[in-house]
Amino acid sequence: MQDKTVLRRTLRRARAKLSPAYRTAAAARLPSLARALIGRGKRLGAYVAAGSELDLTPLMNAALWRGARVFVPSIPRRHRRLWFTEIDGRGRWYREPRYHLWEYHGPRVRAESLDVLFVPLVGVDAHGYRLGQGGGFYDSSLHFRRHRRVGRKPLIVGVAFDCQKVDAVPREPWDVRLDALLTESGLTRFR
Ligand SMILES: Nc1nc2c(c(=O)[nH]1)N(C=O)[C@@H](CNc1ccc(C(=O)N[C@@H](CCC(=O)O)C(=O)O)cc1)CN2
Ligand SMILES: Nc1ncnc2c1ncn2[C@@H]1O[C@H](COP(=O)(O)OP(=O)(O)OP(=O)(O)O)[C@@H](O)[C@H]1O
Repeated sequence: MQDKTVLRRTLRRARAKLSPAYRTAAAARLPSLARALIGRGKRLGAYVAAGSELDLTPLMNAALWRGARVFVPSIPRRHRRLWFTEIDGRGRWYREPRYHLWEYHGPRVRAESLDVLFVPLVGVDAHGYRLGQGGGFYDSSLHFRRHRRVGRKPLIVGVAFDCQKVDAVPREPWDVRLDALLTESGLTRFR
């Protein structure tokens, strides 16, 4: 547990050191790198970046422009399974009181009904293990994917800067592996 706290701090610091110009350029590259995943009719789970996280706004814009449907997470009142709300212009934005993240109010679905889920992370290793912010929200929301079957939705795609890659992330019994990783240098599949 101590490991994880130290690793989170180190990686958050590295991420926070990236210049504004670097972050903007990185975010702008994501739509073309993820092009194959964001086509018309796709149901995409994204996130509203906070702090030094990689900004998904350009990716969400490109996806909406191409006719995909974009959903953002909202933290449940109880337990840890996230809801996902479609940004459809009929709802409204608000700040979630606990973590001050932006969320969208409207009809919501679970991760199971998405085609692709872009997941924020603090650290990631070469096997697709992910270190999150410690809330356990994504692991709980994706628990149904623990016993992976090929072709089972959604495709779980971690999103991070290259500087968030590490040799090994501490593994927990409840960890759900990523299917792919999207960084400013490309989209890679884990096997
Ligand atoms: N942009 C974004 N939205 C997201 C997430 C995320 O990581 N990024 N989440 C992903 O789950 C969920 C929110 N989860 C969160 C979990 C913890 C903290 C947090 O601030 N934690 C404390 C203590 C963490 C620790 O003990 O290390 C902190 O950072 O000070 C914030 C959000 C849903 N929405
Ligand atoms: N499937 C699950 N069922 C019950 N508890 C869970 C589950 N997944 C995670 N948790 C709980 O969540 C807590 C945080 O887990 P962990 O440190 O792995 O989070 P994380 O992966 O960093 O966060 P997140 O998934 O929100 O990005 C753990 O203490 C664990 O008890």
